[in-house]
Amino acid sequence: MFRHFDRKQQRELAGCEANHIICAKRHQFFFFVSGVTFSYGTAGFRADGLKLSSTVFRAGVLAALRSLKTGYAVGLMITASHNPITDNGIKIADPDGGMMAQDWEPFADALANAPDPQSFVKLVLHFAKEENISLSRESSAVILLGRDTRPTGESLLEAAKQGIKCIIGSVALDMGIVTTPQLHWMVRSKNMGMKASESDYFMQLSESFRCLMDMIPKEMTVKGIVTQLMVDGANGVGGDKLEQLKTLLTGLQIQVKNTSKQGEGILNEGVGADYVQKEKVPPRCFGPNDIGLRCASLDGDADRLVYFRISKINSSSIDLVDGDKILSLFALFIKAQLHCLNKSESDGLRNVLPARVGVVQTAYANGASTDYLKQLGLEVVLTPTGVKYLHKKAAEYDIGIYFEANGHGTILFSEYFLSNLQKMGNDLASSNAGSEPHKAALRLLAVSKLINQAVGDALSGLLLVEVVLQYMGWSMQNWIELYDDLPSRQLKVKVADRTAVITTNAETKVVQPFGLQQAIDAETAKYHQGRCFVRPSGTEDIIRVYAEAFSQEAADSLARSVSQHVDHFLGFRTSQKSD
Ligand SMILES: CC(=O)N[C@H]1[C@@H](OP(=O)(O)O)O[C@H](CO)[C@@H](O)[C@@H]1O
Ligand SMILES: [Mg+2]
Repeated sequence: MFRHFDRKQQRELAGCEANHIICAKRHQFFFFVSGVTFSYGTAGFRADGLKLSSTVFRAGVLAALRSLKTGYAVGLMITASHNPITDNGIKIADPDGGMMAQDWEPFADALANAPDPQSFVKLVLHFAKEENISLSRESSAVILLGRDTRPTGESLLEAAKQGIKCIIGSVALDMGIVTTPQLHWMVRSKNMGMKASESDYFMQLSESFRCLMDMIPKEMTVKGIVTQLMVDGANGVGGDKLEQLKTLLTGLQIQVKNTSKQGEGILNEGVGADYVQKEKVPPRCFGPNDIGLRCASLDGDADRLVYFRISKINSSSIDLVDGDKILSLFALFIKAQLHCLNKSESDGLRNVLPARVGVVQTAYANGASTDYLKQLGLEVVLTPTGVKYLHKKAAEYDIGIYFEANGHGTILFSEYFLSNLQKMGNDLASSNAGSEPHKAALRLLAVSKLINQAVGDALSGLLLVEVVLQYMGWSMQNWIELYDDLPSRQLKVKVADRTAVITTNAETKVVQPFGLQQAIDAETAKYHQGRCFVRPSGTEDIIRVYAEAFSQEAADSLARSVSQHVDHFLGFRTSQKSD
């Protein structure tokens, strides 16, 4: 049942008794932002943080309904990730810790754009009826709230609480300032009946890290692989949390720069994984003193991770190790462990653990990485951009490894595979304890605890990278040389209406406007190893152009000429002309 709407509406809403009604006023948080159409997009609602309180209030109602519908706790995270500090955003985590089910997005959009409280209430009533959601006093929703370090976060969190309160009996649990993956992890753990606090998160990560480090082969430990790591915290929440986590780790010396607590820099300004990956330059506070060191960069809410090394020749350029190379490193490690498990066959034991391994990428994955993964014999699938698509696809495998080139990704293990692995581990413990197959089973089990099963997580990803490099005895150089990235270029084109671009085939082909794809094909054909696609961004009001070719000049030139075509087909000049 609802508070904050007039009595008649409330009676209509829940068919409830008059004495359940608490407040009859129009809610202070309900206002309409004219000229803005909110869309749930690639990763929730995003806008200028000062314009978002009504949207967040409405998302609070949405989250409560989602919890009522599923019967489990859901999450509500206030963040705009790698975007400027003045932006903010909101997204909802489903009970399994993943993104909100896509079939609720149209309802989310309708709620966010309702012009007045009456139509808002009407929408909620109608949807609740359609979805069979009971708004009675007996049912109660549980919502875990989190926010990043943005200054607008605190007041937006209050707006979310007010929205949640509109559904009587709802409980909002404020988890404070957390990384996005921490909140998703907490939702998942809580619903699985496991410990779900921040210290439980740190404990699970540090214990599984220790377990994996303890099983590093002796010959690798004597190799003396560098254990020093420099991390750029994007002046955000991730650096602060890593400072806490690192006190629980042994065998790794982490130095964090650009934490929000250091108080010098601005969130995501000249720092962070998105900046490093797109600009291919070192973040602020990294310079000649860091040349040759292994460095990592997190984004503003710590769900993305990239590695880099500052070049010896020119300290303002870097060797980038992006999400594709992190994925490749993980894929090699998983493959090696599965191979070890199968060694039990030669010992006369039956191979009891066939595993279907899938690798999921988007069209932004560097072509060289896709070739490399296919050469490893792995099944590689492309999905549209946005982790909600990659995650869903990866969940179809026994082991699904997914990464966006920008560094968002994780490894998913199916429950079925994990329970078989656990059984096999137990069998090996009694028949062949300490053997390579036994260790491989233990390693895979530890990886499933270390790497976030809910969503891509820079902190858990970073720990797994460090373990795998130690396990392989690899330097940064070995990793960089895994394959050579094809030169690429990404550009943004501002157009009159980005929704005019409709794509297909995992966003690699344009269907509308007619003729644009032909123009892209004609340009691409001019370049050796050329590949190019365009798509409307889900988080910014622009069209993105991605181009790849045999040389940097060629990739730049292909991206530029295709941008001109996009501008010609869709730019402001075109729309003015057609007006
Ligand atoms: C090319 C690119 O990096 N796109 C990003 C970006 O989405 P766009 O829809 O491209 O704006 O933000 C998403 C959310 O963080 C992320 O999932 C995605 O990979
Ligand atoms: Mg992010």
